[in-house]
Amino acid sequence: MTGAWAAMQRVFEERERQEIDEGRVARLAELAARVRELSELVILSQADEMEIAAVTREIELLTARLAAAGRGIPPSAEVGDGGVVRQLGSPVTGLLNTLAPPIEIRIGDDGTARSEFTLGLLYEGPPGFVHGGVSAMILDHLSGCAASANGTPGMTAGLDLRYRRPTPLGVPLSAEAKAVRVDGRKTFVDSRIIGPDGRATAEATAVFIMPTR
Ligand SMILES: CCCCCCCCCCCC(=O)SCCNC(=O)CCNC(=O)[C@H](O)C(C)(C)COP(=O)(O)OP(=O)(O)OC[C@H]1O[C@@H](n2cnc3c(N)ncnc32)[C@H](O)[C@@H]1OP(=O)(O)O
Repeated sequence: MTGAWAAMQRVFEERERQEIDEGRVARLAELAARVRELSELVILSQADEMEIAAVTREIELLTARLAAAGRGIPPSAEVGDGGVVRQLGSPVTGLLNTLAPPIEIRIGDDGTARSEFTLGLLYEGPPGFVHGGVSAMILDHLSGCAASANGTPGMTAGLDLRYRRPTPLGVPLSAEAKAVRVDGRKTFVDSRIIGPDGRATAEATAVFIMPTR
């Protein structure tokens, strides 16, 4: 793994040299939100084949319009208050990533990373419930933020997850993660997703390891 940390640092530094224009980010976030709605309708729409073909052509034209302006590098990953990385392209928290729910994370005074969110149909696994991989992704990321907030960031070396009961779609959920132990380069983080009835639907212990430089 030697060299991976240095490579990541180089990418961080390159991206952090970009100026973030908040007005432009807000417009792009709005675009991403509309594309998320579109994505859900691709699954749900009752449109007939002709209408689907017509809409597809329009989307092609819109994509070509954005592509004409050229491609840059992904928007900056700057570290915000309490160690939360503001990664605009993240698949979990990225406001500009149309695959992301997206989830907003904040760090409490005691170092607990917390979030409240509702997951829609795009994240379905068993009918009516959240896909287990999506729950794992959220707990992995939230735990990573808790490790970072603890001052001991690292890469996920392990994620031991128990699905206690199905996690429902379309209702408010919350999640929390807290670093509970540090052993050399290893940081252990406990986390859980909590359903609307206050009971945990998924619980995990993750190990984060700072790569050797
Ligand atoms: C600013 C950023 C903010 C980030 C905040 C944003 C949040 C992002 C969260 C997302 C995080 C991700 O998804 S990260 C992406 C997914 N993860 C990865 O791709 C990681 C891929 N794996 C690796 O790069 C590597 O395996 C590492 C860096 C994890 C570890 O490699 P290494 O440095 O060579 O360390 P290694 O010798 O293997 O292990 C060190 C010690 O830990 C122990 N160990 C190894 N794995 C485990 C384990 N699962 N559970 C217990 N202990 C373990 C070993 O036995 C050893 O013990 P001893 O001999 O010392 O006793």
